[in-house]
Amino acid sequence: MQSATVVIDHPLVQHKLTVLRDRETSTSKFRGVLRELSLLLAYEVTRDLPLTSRRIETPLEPMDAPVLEGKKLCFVSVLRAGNGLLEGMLDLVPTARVGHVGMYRDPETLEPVEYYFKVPASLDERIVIVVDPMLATGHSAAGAVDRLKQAGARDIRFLALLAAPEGLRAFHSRHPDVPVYTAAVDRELNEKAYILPGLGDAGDRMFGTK
Ligand SMILES: O=P(O)(O)OC[C@H]1O[C@H](OP(=O)(O)OP(=O)(O)O)[C@H](O)[C@@H]1O
Ligand SMILES: O=c1cc[nH]c(=O)[nH]1
Ligand SMILES: [Mg+2]
Repeated sequence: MQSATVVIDHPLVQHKLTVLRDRETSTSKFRGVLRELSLLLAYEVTRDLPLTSRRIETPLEPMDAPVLEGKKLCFVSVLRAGNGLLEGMLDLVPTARVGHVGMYRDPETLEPVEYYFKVPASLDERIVIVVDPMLATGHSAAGAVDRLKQAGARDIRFLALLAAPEGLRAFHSRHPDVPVYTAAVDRELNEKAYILPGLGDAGDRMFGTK
């Protein structure tokens, strides 16, 4: 099966990512720019959605016009930082269904701890786009995708703002069928498994905790 990382190198994406990385960026600015950025990322991650056609009438004549095929998309936010990406995605696709996977990374073991799971019905018939700004060791991403597959999801893509090479390797080896879309693949993880150069702790930066 395919194992792909797609880097979204659009200049607007890269510029806004720099604003987020900058330690001087305030919490409110971080949230605002992340929302703008997630709209652009959503545009790229949905670029190859399948289309079908529907018969309509323009004011001048009938036509077979393109419309999205299949059931409504499902976005899944990996709480809590995933919510920062989710809002902009919903601006672009307001009809999407939304699932939530509550998960935090244990700072000692670096393993994800799940505390919540709620997803829409018929996951097997939907394209599922999982969103979490950070893919560091990849354990949280892989754990969230494990759970979604158990719940029936078959056609999954993962959207992360930033990813580390180690985490991508780990994720792709567990889920070779799930492409990862990201704005940047950074250099490495530090001794606490934070992404370098990164942007710090995404949840803390967007919610002003810590
Ligand atoms: O790839 P990993 O090494 O698993 O790390 C990435 C995870 O860490 C962050 O969440 P965090 O645990 O800080 O939870 P939060 O979103 O509640 O802040 C991030 O949003 C990912 O979910
Ligand atoms: O760099 C990192 C790694 C994990 N989680 C974050 O929020 N940032
Ligand atoms: Mg956090």
